[in-house]
Amino acid sequence: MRVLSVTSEIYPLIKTGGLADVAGALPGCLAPMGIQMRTLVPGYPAVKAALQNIETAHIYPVFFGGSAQILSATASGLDLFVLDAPHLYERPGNPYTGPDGKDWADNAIRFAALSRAGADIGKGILPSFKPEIVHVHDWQAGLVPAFLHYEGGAKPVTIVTVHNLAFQGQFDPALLPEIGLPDEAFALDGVEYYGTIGYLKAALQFADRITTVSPAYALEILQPEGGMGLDGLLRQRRAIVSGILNGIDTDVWNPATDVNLAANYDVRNLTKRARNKTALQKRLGLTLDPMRPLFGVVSRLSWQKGLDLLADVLPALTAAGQLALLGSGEKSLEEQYAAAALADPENVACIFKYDEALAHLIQAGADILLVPSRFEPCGLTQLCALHYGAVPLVSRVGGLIDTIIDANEAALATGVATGIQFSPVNAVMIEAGIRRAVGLYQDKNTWTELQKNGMRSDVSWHQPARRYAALYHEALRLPV
Ligand SMILES: Nc1ncnc2c1ncn2[C@@H]1O[C@H](COP(=O)(O)OP(=O)(O)O[C@H]2O[C@H](CO)[C@@H](O)[C@H](O)[C@H]2O)[C@@H](O)[C@H]1O
Repeated sequence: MRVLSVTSEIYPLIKTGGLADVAGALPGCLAPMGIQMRTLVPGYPAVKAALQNIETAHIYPVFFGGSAQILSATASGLDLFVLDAPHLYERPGNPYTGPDGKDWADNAIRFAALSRAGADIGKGILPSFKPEIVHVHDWQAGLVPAFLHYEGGAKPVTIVTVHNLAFQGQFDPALLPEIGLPDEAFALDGVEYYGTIGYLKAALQFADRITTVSPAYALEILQPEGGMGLDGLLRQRRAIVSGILNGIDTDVWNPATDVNLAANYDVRNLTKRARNKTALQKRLGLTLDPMRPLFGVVSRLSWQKGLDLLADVLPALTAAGQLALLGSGEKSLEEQYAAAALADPENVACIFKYDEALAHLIQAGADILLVPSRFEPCGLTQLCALHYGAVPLVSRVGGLIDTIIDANEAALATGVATGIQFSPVNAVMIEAGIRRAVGLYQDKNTWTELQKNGMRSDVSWHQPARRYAALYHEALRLPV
């Protein structure tokens, strides 16, 4: 089976969040099941710099304001199609924002172009790769199903995966002709979305299957509270909505072999893990204290992640323990955490950048990994934490519900608990969760059991890959 994946990010070439991890992992984990997945990505500078075995697969003399080509290439073991359109993608820095931190003014065109190329490959423009399925990710690839719908004729099955319903890609309706959609598309049962062109809406309207990245989030987005304006449409199409959990790459994330750690360990020699806590405390200038519970955070700094609420209860956290936070994003949050670190450097350390190696050391050195998200489609950091023996302390939302088993009395009695959940998501309950975590941490036998249960959980892509394969087969049998 041939599947074209269309995404604006792919690990390890270009990443701003978890989407890249998933897009990067899927092809490799589907290959053993006979699924040949090739991925179409924009030709950002970082992508082009990594390419090998480059061939021109298709030339567009005129394409959204410049000339462009589709390159066939490989990079880091990935089979790629790269939309090489320098007038759209050859820009420094972040894929979505300019040096001033604002969205590129032509994002509507940049991602209409990505979708256009995806739709063209879907329709068989490349003789060497005619996909049966086009699997698109998030709003950036959301117009693929719409282009295929309005053009009619033979088309592949389309599947959209929503990694985050909060990012919807809404643009000026005046752009409709430039994007290449017919006037009739600007309708309630088309791409119109609250007076704008909605790229994610378009995908949800026209894709043959809709998935999101956990079963719990798949239910949450059907409700007005979690649907972010799209719940009505999702309810209408609920028969084709499902949730498939993410996994993590257990070769990249393996505490037994991870070169970023001070000491490697596994579930059978967990005592060695302590050396990573010391190394982390040393590196971040925290007081060296093996007994003090060390909380870790690895996250984008955004409203979604609930870190403003955590900031409000830092005194309760530092009364009992320490915080190592790695993240970047909203400036106001960075300022808040920078002030907290300045006020109590022995207990609070905050690093505001993207640092893959430090993320690994935090997972190996922290006792507790905090994820206080307001909503969380799946979440990857709590999966890494489970695998690394950092006990996750998470809000009871989305994928955090599906991946963590709360250490309640029943779960402790049956020996299945892997973490701590709190609900609802507010400062009072985060503080209560912190107190519960500290209490459990002081009971060494219970704590070790939580760590070991987590490390034995299957967080790999093994099961998720089987579910995607089953979905592909089901969708091919029964196109809607
Ligand atoms: N400063 C930093 N330095 C180094 N690494 C950092 C970092 N900040 C974040 N990361 C890494 O980036 C990734 C973030 O993935 P998440 O799934 O946790 O959240 P995100 O909201 O970006 O993803 C969205 O898409 C994914 C994928 O589907 C969903 O799991 C999620 O719920 C949804 O919000 C993780 O691999 C994490 O380790």
